[in-house]
Amino acid sequence: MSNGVDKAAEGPVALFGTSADPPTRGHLALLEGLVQLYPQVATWASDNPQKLHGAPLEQRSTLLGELVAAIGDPRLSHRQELSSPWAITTLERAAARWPGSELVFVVGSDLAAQIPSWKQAEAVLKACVLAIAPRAGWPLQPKQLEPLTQLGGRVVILPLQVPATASSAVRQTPDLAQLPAALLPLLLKHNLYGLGKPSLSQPLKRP
Ligand SMILES: Nc1ncnc2c1ncn2[C@@H]1O[C@H](COP(=O)(O)OP(=O)(O)OP(=O)(O)O)[C@@H](O)[C@H]1O
Ligand SMILES: O=C(O)c1ccc[n+]([C@@H]2O[C@H](COP(=O)([O-])O)[C@@H](O)[C@H]2O)c1
Repeated sequence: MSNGVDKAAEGPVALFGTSADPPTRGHLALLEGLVQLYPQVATWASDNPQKLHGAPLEQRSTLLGELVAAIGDPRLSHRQELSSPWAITTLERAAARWPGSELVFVVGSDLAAQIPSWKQAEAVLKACVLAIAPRAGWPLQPKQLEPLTQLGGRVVILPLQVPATASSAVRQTPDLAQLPAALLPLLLKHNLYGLGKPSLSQPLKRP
């Protein structure tokens, strides 16, 4: 790397943004699956203008970075400098970093219907290939793809199986089963997302 510009990547660069609030086993499976499909995968934690987040961005970025380190695949990198609430800004930064490379913007199928209402949706869809990962409970309807292709989108459906986790479910009810094992020490140490504290519903036993 020099001057913040990477050599033209061999093949496409997959871009996966997440609120990471907290990262779940679903995010883990997505990242592990993406490195099998693409020669380079970049991920970052971002704020979402339509969501209230449970932890500050810096903390969510640290958790995602820990997950990337635990996966330990040279094809995967934590690129926090791509973070923006807006996909168009991320894509502009990615185009400057990997000039000439095809950019593949990855989302779960729950987001397919909302993309036409994203900031500069048409420019977003022209700047990337949109890769949609199936999400349990969000079957892709052909009707959802029509507005995307009408706006010039090139859409691929990823052959990935992702566990049915959701960050909001973890925020509602602390659930170790939804969390990557590699994050547990950090989550417990810092009492994040209700982990590491005695549960109010399970009072400590008296001696
Ligand atoms: N279990 C999953 N299966 C498939 N895609 C997922 C899964 N979890 C998250 N994603 C996708 O990962 C991206 C980042 O999602 P995000 O970080 O908002 O997680 P989330 O679980 O949807 O969060 P929340 O429950 O707070 O809305 C989105 O494109 C989303 O569709
Ligand atoms: O550009 C937009 O208008 C827009 C609105 C909502 C979400 N996004 C992008 O969608 C990705 C996933 O967001 P999230 O909050 O569901 O984790 C992330 O890269 C966001 O930047 C983008």
